[in-house]
Amino acid sequence: MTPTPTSRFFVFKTVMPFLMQEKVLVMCWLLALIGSSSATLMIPNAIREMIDHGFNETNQVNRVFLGLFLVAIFLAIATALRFFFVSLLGEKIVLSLREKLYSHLIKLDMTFHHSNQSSELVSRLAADTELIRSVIASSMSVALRSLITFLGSLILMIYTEPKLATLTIISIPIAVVPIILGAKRIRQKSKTNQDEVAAANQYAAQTLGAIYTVQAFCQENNAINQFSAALTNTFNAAKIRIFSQSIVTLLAINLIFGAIVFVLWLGAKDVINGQLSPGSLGQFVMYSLLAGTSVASLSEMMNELQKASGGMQRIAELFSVNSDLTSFPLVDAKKNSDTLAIEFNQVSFAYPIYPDKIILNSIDLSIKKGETIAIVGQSGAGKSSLFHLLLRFYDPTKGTICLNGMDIKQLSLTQLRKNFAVVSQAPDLFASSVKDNIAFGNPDASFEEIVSVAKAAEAFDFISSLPNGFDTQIGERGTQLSGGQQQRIAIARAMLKNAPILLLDEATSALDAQSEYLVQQGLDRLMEHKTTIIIAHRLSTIQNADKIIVLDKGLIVEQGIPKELLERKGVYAQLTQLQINQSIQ
Ligand SMILES: Nc1ncnc2c1ncn2[C@@H]1O[C@H](COP(=O)(O)OP(=O)(O)OP(=O)(O)O)[C@@H](O)[C@H]1O
Repeated sequence: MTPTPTSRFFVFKTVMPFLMQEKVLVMCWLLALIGSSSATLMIPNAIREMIDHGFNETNQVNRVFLGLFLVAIFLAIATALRFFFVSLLGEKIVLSLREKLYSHLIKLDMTFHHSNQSSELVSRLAADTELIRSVIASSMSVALRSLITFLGSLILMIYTEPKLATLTIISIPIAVVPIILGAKRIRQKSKTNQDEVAAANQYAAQTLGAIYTVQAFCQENNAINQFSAALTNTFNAAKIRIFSQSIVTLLAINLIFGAIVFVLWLGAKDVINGQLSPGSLGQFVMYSLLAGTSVASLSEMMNELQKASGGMQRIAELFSVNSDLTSFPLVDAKKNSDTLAIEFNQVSFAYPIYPDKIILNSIDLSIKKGETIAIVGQSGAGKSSLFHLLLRFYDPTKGTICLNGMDIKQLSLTQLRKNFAVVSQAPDLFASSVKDNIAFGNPDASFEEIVSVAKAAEAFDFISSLPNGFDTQIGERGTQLSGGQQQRIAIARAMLKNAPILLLDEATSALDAQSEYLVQQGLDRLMEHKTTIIIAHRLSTIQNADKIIVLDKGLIVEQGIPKELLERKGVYAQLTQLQINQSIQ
């Protein structure tokens, strides 16, 4: 169960499993921490020696000052080690937190990804995890150090001057009250602040990602204004948080130091009366200063931790999301069909965010191994949604889908998806080299295999003419290539996957007549022993299909071979006629 973010120790709870993974570093850090705190606590003792005996005779002076110097050296070494170990710890934990969060996010289903913007997820992955680094390397470290110094000073104060210590102890808790009252308010403000930061980042990522459209529509100034407004919101949220934090710090330090000054005033009177040596008062002053500053920085660090708890809450929210797509173990492997590749049995579907809008309605469909099936229909008929169900990005609301005779829910997502090679309407290319983009279909492929599929997809010639051939960087989403070139890379990538079933979504729509013909030949070769489903708008490209399925508003309204469908003079014939008319105009 996710710990409730209202808990004061929420950050510790969430960070704890990651700390446990780094036991050695944690131990080294704690040892260095104990060392540096002990050295700090030794200094007041050395100061008392210095005041009471350090000015009497040369031998004493040498001994006292040598002692003080050794303590300082020890303090320096322990502090440097503490900084080293805790900083390294922070880096390591953020690394594994980011790794874990990314692995979690990339496996979440489409329902999650369609309702969460990628830029916001990136912000969480970057900014919120960064917050954790500063919590560990700074806030948590200072908080623990302050706690140890505070407790040590308190014990030594009681040991050295019980009367003055008792008065101090009574007054210190007064400082804790504003900390507790302020902490809750700061936690709420901090969450608002983090949300505003994410919203601003999201807006920037979105507009920079769509720079072509923004500039083509002359919307730069509008974008700047909106981003400025988002930044102002971020600033206002931060202002309120900083103000609350300042007030809490002001009250805490004032109260604690007010109490200490009062106690010291009483101590000074004892020195005048000869009941206390000046060195002992000096030592007590230092202990109380150490205790005071420790409480002050503890209060500040608790505020910091509350702030981080806002970021942690957002990360924990992400970790608590689970995919709805559960698989059931294979029950009867013998059911594997030799002839049937894909079967839809009375499949109905609505996207989870619009459960009442039926997208596919009672679909019955059988596709034999090696067959080529074309799906046609008006825009929005549900063609791509069929692919989504096949790849199990979503589950049908009713009915079952079988692959090789087996319900796809009995396969793991990897087992299922390795059967398909997909070329989508808008290919997702990455800002890397041509070679890497093709190899995405099979990262183990050799360069020769990459070249071979590039040739088959009619991409080899244009790749060879690029400045660095297969090593040419193609820009974000492949924007340095033409639409047709992007599609040929995507086709080559799908070929390289060499999966038994091809899902082609308008694969050749952006190619000119010449390269469409060539790619079609490449695809025909690739499709020879494969089952293929093509979503096609251009009906001229699917004349050789074994079967055409006509979808209309989520229903199969016609199916058969192209010739039969034309003779039937139904929806398919109308679509064909429409396209012929359009091409004549
Ligand atoms: N992720 C989604 N969430 C909610 N509704 C969606 C989603 N994707 C598609 N739809 C809706 O489902 C319906 C069918 O869309 P689909 O993409 O399957 O149609 P299509 O036949 O492939 O259209 P096109 O030829 O224009 O690509 C549309 O009304 C669309 O608005």
